[in-house]
Amino acid sequence: MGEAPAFLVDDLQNEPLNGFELKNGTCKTTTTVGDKTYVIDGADDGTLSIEVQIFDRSHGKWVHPTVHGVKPLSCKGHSAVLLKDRILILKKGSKPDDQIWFLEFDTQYVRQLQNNLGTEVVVWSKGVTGNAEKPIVISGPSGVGKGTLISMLMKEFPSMFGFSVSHTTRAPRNMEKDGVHYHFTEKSLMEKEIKDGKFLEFASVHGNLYGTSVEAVEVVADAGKRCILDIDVQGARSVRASSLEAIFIFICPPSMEDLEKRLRGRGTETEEQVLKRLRNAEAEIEQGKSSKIFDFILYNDNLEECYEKLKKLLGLDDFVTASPKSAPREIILPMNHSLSKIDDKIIINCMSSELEKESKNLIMLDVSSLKGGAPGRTRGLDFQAVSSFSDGLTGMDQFS
Ligand SMILES: Nc1ncnc2c1ncn2[C@@H]1O[C@H](COP(=O)(O)OP(=O)(O)OP(=O)(O)O)[C@@H](O)[C@H]1O
Ligand SMILES: Nc1nc2c(ncn2[C@@H]2O[C@H](COP(=O)(O)O)[C@@H](O)[C@H]2O)c(=O)[nH]1
Repeated sequence: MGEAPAFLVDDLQNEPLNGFELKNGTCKTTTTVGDKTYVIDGADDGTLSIEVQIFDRSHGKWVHPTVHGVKPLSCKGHSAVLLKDRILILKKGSKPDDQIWFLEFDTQYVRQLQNNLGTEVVVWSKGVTGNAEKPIVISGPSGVGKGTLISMLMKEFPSMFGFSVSHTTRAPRNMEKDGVHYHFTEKSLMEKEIKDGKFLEFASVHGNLYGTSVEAVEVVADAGKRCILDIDVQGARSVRASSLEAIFIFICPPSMEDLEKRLRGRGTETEEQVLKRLRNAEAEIEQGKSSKIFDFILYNDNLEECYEKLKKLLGLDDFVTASPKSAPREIILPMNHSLSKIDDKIIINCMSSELEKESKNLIMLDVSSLKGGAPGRTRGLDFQAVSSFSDGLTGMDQFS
């Protein structure tokens, strides 16, 4: 997005109305919060994604924010509504799973990034209807059996869980496949991608770089599955500090001797690596047990018993069949709509066509139960449709 033209700056100095598409055919909306006006440019003019600039009205200056999260693709137009700490973007003429986005500018996650980076930060997240189950973060020392437990879970409930495929700079083991067990990558490339904001978390573990990309979590959510992350304690701490709401489980070995036996028994590490992993394990176990990161600690002594406990805490112990949940009904927002906001309800006034202005449909978007999901997802949207406004309010349809 290039520098904005002078007429736009004049408009912005005069405190533009929130959420309105500017009348110069540029697909830009402006949303003002205090001294800052967020100019969101969705133009479908060759730029691939919706871009953001901030106009600082107190200094009369443009600010180019650091943008995290996957950006929404550009579209034929959009509407913007200011919520407390984020801007709701409704893309016009987009597919149902691509029409609701949030630009976070003052969430806890954004403030944390701003502190770390010392720059203005905004974060994109995609709006998801309903209350999808929280992702599961599983941590524990190397060799404790995290991967074994996760494999058991995914084998028994294939349609329910999806694995977050991490990036790593370590070399693949014999049976490991790129893109399945890990995305094997190079240090310089991964460092660049971390700088570009592609990672939800990353850490140096046992001498190599590991990280969870935003995309790795999104792919699982897009498939309608509950995401499982197998990450070390540092990674779990970063995810805990982000606004991705997850369940955190720490897997503990019965003893250091058992851990050593398992690690050696697996036969995948050199002697030097085994010793390094065992040294690191002591600190990890101490942190896992004492820190406030984890919601549950499970001892993996007998594998079957530990697996049953894991299923129990995930509410799967008396699960008969892993039937997929019914998918939310889809709503397509028409190109031609107007918006109003009453408390936590966004009223989308849809006009089916220019000729049928009188037969309006109302869609109500309830944002009262938005849950953290950044970067990547903001869950908890709830749609209600009123089928025919012209006929009076004829009953509500739930769409979440
Ligand atoms: N309860 C158990 N009792 C005995 N052996 C076990 C138990 N759980 C797992 N194992 C074995 O321990 C070895 C290590 O398990 P696994 O690879 O799942 O560990 P991990 O925690 O995923 O390790 P890493 O963090 O290095 O990926 C495997 O050979 C596995 O079969
Ligand atoms: N912080 C992160 N830690 C990760 C990630 N993926 C894996 N891991 C952890 O690394 C160690 C070693 O794994 P290994 O496959 O080399 O044995 C283990 O504790 C994993 O949990 C990640 O994306 N981020």
